Amino acid sequence: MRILIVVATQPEVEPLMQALGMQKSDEADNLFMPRHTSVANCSVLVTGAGMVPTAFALGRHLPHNVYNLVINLGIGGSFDRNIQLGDVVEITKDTFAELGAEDDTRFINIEQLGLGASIFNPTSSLGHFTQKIALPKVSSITVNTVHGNEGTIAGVIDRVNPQLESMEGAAFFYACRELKVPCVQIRAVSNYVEKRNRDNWKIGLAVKNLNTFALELIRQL
Ligand SMILES: O=C(O)c1cccc(C(=O)CC[C@H]2O[C@@H](n3cnc4c(=O)[nH]cnc43)[C@H](O)[C@@H]2O)c1
Repeated sequence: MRILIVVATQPEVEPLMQALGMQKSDEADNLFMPRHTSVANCSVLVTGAGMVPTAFALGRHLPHNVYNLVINLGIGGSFDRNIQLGDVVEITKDTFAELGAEDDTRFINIEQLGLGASIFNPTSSLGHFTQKIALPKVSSITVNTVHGNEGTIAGVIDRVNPQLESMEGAAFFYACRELKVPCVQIRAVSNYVEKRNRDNWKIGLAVKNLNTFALELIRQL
């Protein structure tokens, strides 16, 4: 089974890359493969943070490579206080929350404008590949600007009511759908979406839990 892990930044999957003995591939600077192919049939594509780098990296890589499953791994912020910092979740719906137009104080989404779609789903699911490990299924939004203001946070909750946010998820789903590749998105919660306070972020915990889960998943597949 050929697996591609897609990640915004290398530190988010560094423990997994160490455990699988990954090294830079000859093919591209942002692609990593196990030094010994017997370890796992799994590559890592580091895209850079944000939706444009993610879509571009996937649009360049996927047409020339065949995978049975493409997994977006990353950390994210939670709007939902029932989700604990460090929890690992499966994203089953992701929305480009800023895609649209302002009409004074009213937001008109891209569907209402008749110019396209803002909501995307994974082309596969964890449950399709394994019954042995399951995660809570949550909805997310994808943003260019990480929320850190109480007014804009209240606004997006009122409009979209998301549980999580990231800077890549919906672009990942979009690219995989367009290129007809089975995909899932797994995130670990590093912070709550609130008035910005980096001291409250638990990036280390989120990265540890994300990588523990990902290694177990790769062993199951
Ligand atoms: O500073 C570090 O040590 C460090 C280690 C690993 C990753 C980072 C990042 O900055 C990752 C950026 C990545 O995180 C996602 N993210 C995390 N929280 C949020 C949020 O509240 N809203 C939106 N995105 C979030 C995002 O997908 C970034 O690409 C730092």
